[in-house]
Amino acid sequence: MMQQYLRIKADYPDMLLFYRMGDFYELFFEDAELGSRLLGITLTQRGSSAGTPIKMAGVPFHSADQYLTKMVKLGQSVVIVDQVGEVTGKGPVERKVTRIITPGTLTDETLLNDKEDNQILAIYQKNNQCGLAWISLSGGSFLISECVASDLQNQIERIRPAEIIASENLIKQLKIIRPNLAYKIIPEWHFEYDLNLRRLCEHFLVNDLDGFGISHYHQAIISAGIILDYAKQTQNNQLPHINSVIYDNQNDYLILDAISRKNLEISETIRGEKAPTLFSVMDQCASTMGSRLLDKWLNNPLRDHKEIRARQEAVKVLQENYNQIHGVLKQVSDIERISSRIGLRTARPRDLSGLRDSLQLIPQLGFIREYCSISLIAEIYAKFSEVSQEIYSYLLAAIKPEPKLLIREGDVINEGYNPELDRLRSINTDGSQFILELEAKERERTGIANLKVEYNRVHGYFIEISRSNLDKAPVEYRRTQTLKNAERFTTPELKSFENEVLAANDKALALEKKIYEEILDFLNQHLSQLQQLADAIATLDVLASFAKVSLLGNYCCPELINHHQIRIDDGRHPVVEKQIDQFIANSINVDDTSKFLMITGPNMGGKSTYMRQVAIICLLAHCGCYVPATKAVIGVIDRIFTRIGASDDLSGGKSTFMVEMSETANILNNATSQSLVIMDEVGRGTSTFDGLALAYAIARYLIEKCAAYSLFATHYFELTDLANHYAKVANVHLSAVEHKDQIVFMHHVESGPAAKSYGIQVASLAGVPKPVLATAKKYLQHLEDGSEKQAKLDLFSIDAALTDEYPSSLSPNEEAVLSKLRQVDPNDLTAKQALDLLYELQQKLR
Ligand SMILES: Nc1ncnc2c1ncn2[C@@H]1O[C@H](COP(=O)(O)OP(=O)(O)OP(=O)(O)O)[C@@H](O)[C@H]1O
Repeated sequence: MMQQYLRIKADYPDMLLFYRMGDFYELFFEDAELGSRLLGITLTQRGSSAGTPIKMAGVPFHSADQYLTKMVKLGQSVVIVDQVGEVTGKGPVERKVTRIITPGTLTDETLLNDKEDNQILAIYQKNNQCGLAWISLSGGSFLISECVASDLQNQIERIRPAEIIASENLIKQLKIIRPNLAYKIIPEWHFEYDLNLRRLCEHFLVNDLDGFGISHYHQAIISAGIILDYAKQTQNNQLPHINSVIYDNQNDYLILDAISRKNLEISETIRGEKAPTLFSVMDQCASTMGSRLLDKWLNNPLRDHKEIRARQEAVKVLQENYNQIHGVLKQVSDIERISSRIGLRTARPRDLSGLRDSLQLIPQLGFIREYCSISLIAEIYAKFSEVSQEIYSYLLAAIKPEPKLLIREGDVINEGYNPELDRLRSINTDGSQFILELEAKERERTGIANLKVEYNRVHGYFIEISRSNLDKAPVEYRRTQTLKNAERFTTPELKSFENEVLAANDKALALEKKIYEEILDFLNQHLSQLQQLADAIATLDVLASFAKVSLLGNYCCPELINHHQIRIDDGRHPVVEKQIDQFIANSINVDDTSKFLMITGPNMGGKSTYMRQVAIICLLAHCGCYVPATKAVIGVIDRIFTRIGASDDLSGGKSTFMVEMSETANILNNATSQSLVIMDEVGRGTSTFDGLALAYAIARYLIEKCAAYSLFATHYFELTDLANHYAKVANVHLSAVEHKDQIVFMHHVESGPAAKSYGIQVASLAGVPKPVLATAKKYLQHLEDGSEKQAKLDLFSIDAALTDEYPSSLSPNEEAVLSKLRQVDPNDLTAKQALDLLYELQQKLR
C-alpha cells in the first residue's frame, strides 16, 4: 500500500495528499506533519519506511469538507485519492486521484463564499507584454486579456483571483507584492503557443479561434490553454460548462488602478474588512448570483454611455416593483453554481431539487414583460422564456420533492419515474407488511405476546424474545445475539426474506445512481440554457437592487454627456452617510473653464470624504446606477486616479514617502484630460519645504500638462495662490467655526481658501495632553510672528526664491538676542553689567 501511496504522491510533490483508507483520509510523512500543524489533528506513527517510522495523521471522511475548507483558506492545495476498486483481500485496493482542490478551482458549495466569485488566473509574460486568462469554475466563465507588464498589478487587482498560475520567475516577482495569494508554478516549456492553441481548439471543437474573435491575442491564448488544462486536471473532468471564451477589453471599462480600488473601498475597506464598503451598502440583492454580479459591475464600471443608459432605463422602471422581484428571487437557488456542478458532474440531489423549484418560480417574474420596451429587460425576459418547460417537467418527474442529501443514500428518484426501481423498492415496502404479518403469526404460534420482529443495520432482521419467555421459544429458532433482558433469533424464513430485501436494496441503490447519471446527462445537454437563465436572474437582481437603493436613498439618475464636465448638486458619500447621523451634502461643478479644485480646510473638516464622494458618484454613474445627489451631469471620463493617505509598503521595499511619490508618478505619467484625479495632501511625507515645492510642481503639471479634472486637497496655504495665476484653478474650502478654543466642523464646501488649519484644536479633540498643546500653541504663535515679518515664500518668483537666503526658523527677537550674545565678550563685563544684560535679553524673549 505504501508503494501505491508513494507512486501517486510522486506526481503531486507540492500538494497535500488525502489518501482514503476505510473511513478516514490519511496523510503521511511530511504531509502528516504539515496537516497536523495546520489542522490541529493528532500526529501518530505506524510501521516504518527505510528504517524510520511512518508519520500519519487522519481525518474522518464524512467530515473531510470542514478540514478541506480550512486547508484551502490557508492557501494549500489538496489531492483527494479515493478507493475505486473492490476489496479483494489480495494486495491493496485500487485507488485513484478523484479530485484536486486548489484555492482557485473550488466548486463545492461548502468550500465557496456565496457572494464572491472564485477565479483562477494564468499569466504569461513575454518581454513587456502579458497574456492573462481567468476561469471561474463555479461560475462557468472564461475570459482572456492582454496588458503591458507595468499594468499587470492593476489587472490582478481588477480580476482578484484566488490563485495565480505562472512560471517560476514571474511568481517570484508577484510574491513580493502579493505574498498571501496562492500560486502554482508551471514549467516554462508549457507556455508554448501551438500546444495551447491546440488545447483550446480541441476543447471548443473548432479549427481555429476566429469564431471567438481572439486569434491575434497570442500571449493570452497561451495563458488560456494553460489554465484550461490545469482546471481540467484538477476537476478530472472535461468542463463542458466552459463553453466559450471572451476577450475582456479593458477599453470597455473605466480604468481604476490597484491603489484607487483600495482607496475607494469598493469591495474591501482599506483595512481589508468586508464592510462598510461601497459593495456592502449597494448590495440589496436577493440572490447570491446577484451579489456576485454586483461585485463585478462595481469593479468594472462601463465607459460606453449607451450601455450605461440601458441599465439606467431598467433601474427606472424597476423602481415600481423591485419588491416583487426580490420576493421571488430570494427563493431561487444558485442556478449559476448548480449549472457548473452539473457540468462537473458533482451536483448533489438537493442541487437538482433546488433547480427544479427555482424553475417553477420563474413564471412569477413574467410580469416584467410589460417593460420589454426597455432593451435590457427584453433581453432578460427572452432568456426566461427560453428555458423550456422541458427541464422543469423532467426534474419534477424524476426527483423526489425532498430528496436525500447524497445519492448513495437513495431516496432521490421519484416514485413512478422508473418501473424497475419501483418494483425493487416495493420489495422493501411490502417487506414491512411481511414483517408485521410474521410477527403476528409467531406471536400466535408461540403464545409470546411481546415477541418482536425488528431490523437494525448491524444485525439485520431478527426475532426478539424477552428473557422471561425464553422457555417458549420454538426449537427451530436460531440464537444470534444475547442481550441483558432478551435473546434474538432468526429463522430460515426470516433469513431468506432478509437476503431478498438486502439484494433488492442494493439493486435499487445501484439503479438510482444510474438514473441519476442519466439525469445529469440530460441536464448537460441544456447547460448553456441554464447558464443564460442564471445570467438573466443575476442581472435582474442587480438592477432591482440598484432600483431599491436609488429609491430608498433618494438617489438621482445621472445625465451622461459627451463633453468635459462633472457637475454634482448636493452630492453625498453613500457609505459615510450611512455611518453618521447627519451628512452634509456638497456640490461640485468642474469643466474645461474650471477644472482644478484646490481644497483647503481643517483636519477632520471633510476634505477626503468630499473628494472620494465625487469619485464614487462618478463610478456609480458608470455602473448604470443612480447616484446620491439631487442632480448629476457626468462628462466623458476614462480613468479615476487617487492618491490618498500614506502607508508603508515595507514588503515591497518602499517607505511612506516613496509610495506617495511612485503613486504620484503613475498619475502624472498617465492622467489625460478625461481623467479624474484625486490628490490628498501630496507632499506631506517629507520636510515642509520639499513637500511644498513638490506639491506646487505636481499641481502645475496636472493643470498644464494633464489638464485632468483634479481635486487637490492640501494644508499648504501657499498653493491657494495658484488660483491667481491660472483661470482653471478654483479655491474651495471645508468650513469650520471656532468657538472659544473649540472648533466646530461644518463639513460644508465653500468657495475661496480656508483661513487656517486648526491642527492644534483637532489635536485637542483627539486627547493630546494639555502641556503638549500649550507648547505647540506657543511655538505656533512664535512661528506666525516670525513669518509675518519674513517675506512670504513666493512660489511664483522662483528666481527670487532661489537667490533669497534660506529663511530662518527663528523669530527676529530671537535673532537679535543671538546676535547680541555673539557680539559681547564676557571678560569685558562686570558682574553687575552681566546681570543687567541677562535681564535685557530675557525681556526681549518675553
Ligand atoms: N459632508 C459631511 N457631512 C458630515 N460629516 C462629514 C462630512 N464629511 C466628513 N464628515 C465627517 O468628518 C470626518 C473626517 O472627514 P475627512 O477624513 O474627510 O476629513 P479631512 O478633512 O480629510 O481630514 P484630514 O485633513 O485630517 O485628513 C469623517 O470621518 C466624517 O465622520
